[in-house]
Amino acid sequence: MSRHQYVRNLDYQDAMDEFEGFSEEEDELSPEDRALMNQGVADVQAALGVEASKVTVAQIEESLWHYYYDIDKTVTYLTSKFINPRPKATKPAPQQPNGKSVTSTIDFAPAGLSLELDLHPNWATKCLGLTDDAIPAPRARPSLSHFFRDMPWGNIPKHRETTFIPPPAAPGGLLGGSGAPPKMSKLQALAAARKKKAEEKNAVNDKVEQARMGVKELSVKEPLADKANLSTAGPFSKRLKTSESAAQDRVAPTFATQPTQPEPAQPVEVAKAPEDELPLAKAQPSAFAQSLFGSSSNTRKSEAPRDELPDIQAQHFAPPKIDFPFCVGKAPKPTPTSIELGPAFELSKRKRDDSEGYETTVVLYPNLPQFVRDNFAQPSPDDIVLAAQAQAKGKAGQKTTAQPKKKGTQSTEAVTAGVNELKIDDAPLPKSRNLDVLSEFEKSKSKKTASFVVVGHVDAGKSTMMGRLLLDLKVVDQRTVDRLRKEAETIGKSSFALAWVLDQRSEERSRGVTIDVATNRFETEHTAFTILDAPGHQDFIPNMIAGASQADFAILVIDASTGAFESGLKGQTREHSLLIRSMGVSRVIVAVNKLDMVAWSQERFNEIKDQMSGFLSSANFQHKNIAFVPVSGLQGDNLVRRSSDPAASWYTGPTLVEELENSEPNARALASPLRMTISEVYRTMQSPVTVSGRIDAGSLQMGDAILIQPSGEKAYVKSILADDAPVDWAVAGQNVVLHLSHVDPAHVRVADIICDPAKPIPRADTFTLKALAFDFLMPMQVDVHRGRLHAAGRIEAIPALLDKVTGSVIKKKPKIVKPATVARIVVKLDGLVPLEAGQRVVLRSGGQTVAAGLLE
Ligand SMILES: Nc1nc2c(ncn2[C@@H]2O[C@H](COP(=O)(O)OP(=O)(O)OP(=O)(O)O)[C@@H](O)[C@H]2O)c(=O)[nH]1
Repeated sequence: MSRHQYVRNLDYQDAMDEFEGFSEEEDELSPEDRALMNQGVADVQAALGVEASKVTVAQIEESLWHYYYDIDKTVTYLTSKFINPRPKATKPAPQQPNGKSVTSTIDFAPAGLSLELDLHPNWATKCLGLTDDAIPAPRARPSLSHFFRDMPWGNIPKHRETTFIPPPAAPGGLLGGSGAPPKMSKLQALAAARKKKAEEKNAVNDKVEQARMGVKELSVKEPLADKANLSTAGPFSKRLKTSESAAQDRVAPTFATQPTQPEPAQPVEVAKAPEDELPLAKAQPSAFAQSLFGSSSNTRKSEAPRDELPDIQAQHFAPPKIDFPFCVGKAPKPTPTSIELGPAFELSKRKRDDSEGYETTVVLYPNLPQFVRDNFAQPSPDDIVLAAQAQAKGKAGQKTTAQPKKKGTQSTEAVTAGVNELKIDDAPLPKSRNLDVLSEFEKSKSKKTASFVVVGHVDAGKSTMMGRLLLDLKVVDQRTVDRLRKEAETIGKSSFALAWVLDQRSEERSRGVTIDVATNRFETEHTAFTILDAPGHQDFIPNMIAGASQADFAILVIDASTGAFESGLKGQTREHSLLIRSMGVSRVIVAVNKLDMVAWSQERFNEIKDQMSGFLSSANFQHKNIAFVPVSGLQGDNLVRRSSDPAASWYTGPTLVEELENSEPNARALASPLRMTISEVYRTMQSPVTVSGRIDAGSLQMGDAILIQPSGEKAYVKSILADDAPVDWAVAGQNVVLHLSHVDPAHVRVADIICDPAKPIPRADTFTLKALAFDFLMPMQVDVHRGRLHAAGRIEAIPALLDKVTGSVIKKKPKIVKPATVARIVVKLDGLVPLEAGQRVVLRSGGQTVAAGLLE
């Protein structure tokens, strides 16, 4: 045996074990291994010749293990290590070429800082440009300030240095304050005076116009009620003073019948208090502060007792002029309605204008505590609307909240009971018809359902073939395809028109590759099929895994054109075949495509058939479960109809659709607890939480309570769609859309599992997998893929190597697993994931599939 053969046949597992000294069978080399080792030792000794005596057999054997029996490497190693060991080079202390070390001091003059640097000589030479001679003597501490002397930040003259002047504290503030205007510079004062002048000019005209518009829209229900009320004396006069001064600078909606003139000196009948009693000395609280805390105490002092205030709720003034100085937010839109002021607001100023009748200015001061109380004593606008709606519906007797509630009647118990009744979703629970779904299913005699995934190397023609199939089966019409062809032509991809029937994303169309699994449906006489068109590009293998996890069987598309089959076999033809098998797909139809490009060569077809049969058998597909069909997806030959091309007459077998019909879907776990993997979550008119996916096991019906894992949230099935039609129930194997209720969308994600609340799927962060290795496996980081779920994890342990066929343990605790072998591995995830025995899982690492298998 040559060394190469020797290395190729090497058992990596054993090699790793023994090299690392971990193997329990360390000293028990098999007779075959011992013979190989002896042979290796002899080879090495022969290569070393007379020098062989300088190394022991043990050293040779150890080196051979280390270098995987590579004789050349072993000899090189032994020679350099034991026979002619190189004298150990003593590392000279880092030194300056001229033996000097450089210490430099950088002075930051303005800051008065000095930074001392111990520079490596190379730095001094290369970066600072110091010549060997220029490098100062040790500890010379040369100043580097000269180096920065022309830097503006290094030499700012004192008189140009910036002095930080803190900004003056803002006067007033949110909650009021001194009230004094902010200090202004002369320039600011000048600018402000000019601005004010200009604004005053404009504002007069604007206000007049605004007021006119407002008054036009206002309609007054009743004439002025009681004029005497308008001349309310006493407390209002004080308010008037303060409010007037405050209002002058305020831009507040004002409704007036006359162009606004500077108001004449107040003929206010109500102002009786002496000037010195006016609360002007103290700053007026800001509007915001008043809103929060009510009127300031000095203002309150001047107010009349609440009881004395006139009830202005029922009063209407014509034409009213209302000033809302404390309105925050939108100004009230003038509407043709009466203006009602609740007692929460206090009337502060009224004015009589004889020329225009009564003109009233009302300044509103919210008296917050009272305001709050009274707000709850009166029906809210919502209450009023609800009451009106109820009335309109003729529900006169119905109790509405529009009735004024008596103060203090809301007992603590009532509030508590109300809070207890609060639910996220107050809608009634969906009603269940409590059907016996399994017997309904048996009675239904509906067509059998089957899902198949279309896999294969990139550009093998998967989407084109499915597009053609749908066209020939009249699921899509010719006009649609013609439109797609036109669109494809505009971007120079006319050959992809049929593929666009499935590839509907703009990115897929512009790039000419499938990115995510596309689904579509068609029916034959006996079966309702769901197509899962998977992407072929290796970057999108996780999406292909998601598609394969929902499939009963697969169509493996192979590009028969010259060279394409061969490169596919090294690429995704191989990877997809292994993946689908590991995902539990046992039936595969191999569509040998693009035969039109090789003139329907029977020879080429047979060549591909032979190679693929061997490969698929080695991938554990049974011979009876493999079928081959020569097709042209582009032209539709042998898909739905037999090829009319005379060159293809040699094929007389079934078409692709006939082969699909001959395929039996997997047995459905109808009686098992409900399991449905969510493929999509979205919002619809029917429900804010609509999910789609395939029922993996069990059944469900409308009104069912379900549990969503891993969130553990409960939800209800409001309605079900199967094949876009509403149904009362659905069973395993069906692809359905569920409208859910009583669940927050935040708790529902793609790849979650819907399950029976009585028999929920457990959540786990560690699982044991019986895996087929695609690559070398050892304790390492991996991405775990289960359907659409991706989770980060790590291979924690490899308890055993297993026999591929029987599953019995061949070897315990291997340190490494070779490709194409089966092992039991323990994987630890970073978080909790719904997992249970029987699920199919794929492990990937560094963008490559490294293993796939079944949870134990
Ligand atoms: N001549 C010929 N060309 C074909 C046939 N089938 C597909 N093609 C061409 O092959 C190219 C790729 O076709 P797609 O259907 O996009 O291939 P795909 O396998 O779906 O590609 P991905 O999903 O991105 O991996 C397109 O230009 C098709 O027109 C065929 O039977 N004959």
